[in-house]
Amino acid sequence: MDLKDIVRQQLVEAADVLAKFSADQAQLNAVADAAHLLAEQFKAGGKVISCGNGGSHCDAMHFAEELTGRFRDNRAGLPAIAISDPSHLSCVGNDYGFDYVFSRYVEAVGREGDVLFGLSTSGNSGNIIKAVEAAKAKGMKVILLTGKDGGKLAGMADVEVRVPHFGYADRIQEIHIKVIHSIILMVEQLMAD
Ligand SMILES: O=C(CO)[C@@H](O)[C@H](O)[C@H](O)[C@H](O)COP(=O)(O)O
Ligand SMILES: [Zn+2]
Repeated sequence: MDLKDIVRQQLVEAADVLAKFSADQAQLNAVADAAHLLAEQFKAGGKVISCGNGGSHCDAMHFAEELTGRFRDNRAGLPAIAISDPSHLSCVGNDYGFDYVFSRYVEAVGREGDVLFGLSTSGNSGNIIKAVEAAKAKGMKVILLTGKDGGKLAGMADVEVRVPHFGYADRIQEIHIKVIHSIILMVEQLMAD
């Protein structure tokens, strides 16, 4: 097979998933709702704590650094932390189990009025489920980016943005990163209002 055919096939499939998501009014509303919720909590003095596994871990970090650092233009930093300290992850994974690596951090650092921003393409990662439970127990708001049918995380968030693609995780992650960038763009506008 010509490798270029693989590239073309990947791009065509990605464009199809993107076109379907762009036409899904309920999901576009959810993305806007996520931005409103974040801006509201920031204005009230809250912060956001993000988490995910594998590629979604990188997306959680990408999201947080564009808030504390920079997205497109200069502006004040916004309070965001991705749960990504390797010493924390190895300690809690080793001593309590990997299901607790995010919830333990939420228990330690989360406060009422903060937001948990979790990503899971399957919606079934045990450590994200436990993080949501810990966030709710703290009185935090929860935004989730999920995929497929939302898995076990379906219905657990204040705002869930779901990519209803039932293939591999990478196609879902590609939409998640577009959602992340859109949310940050909207949050910046809302914070300037
Ligand atoms: O990046 C990818 C696949 O594109 C993988 O690393 C993927 O993120 C990992 O398998 C994750 O552990 C999957 O977790 P989740 O999205 O189901 O919560
Ligand atoms: Zn990946």
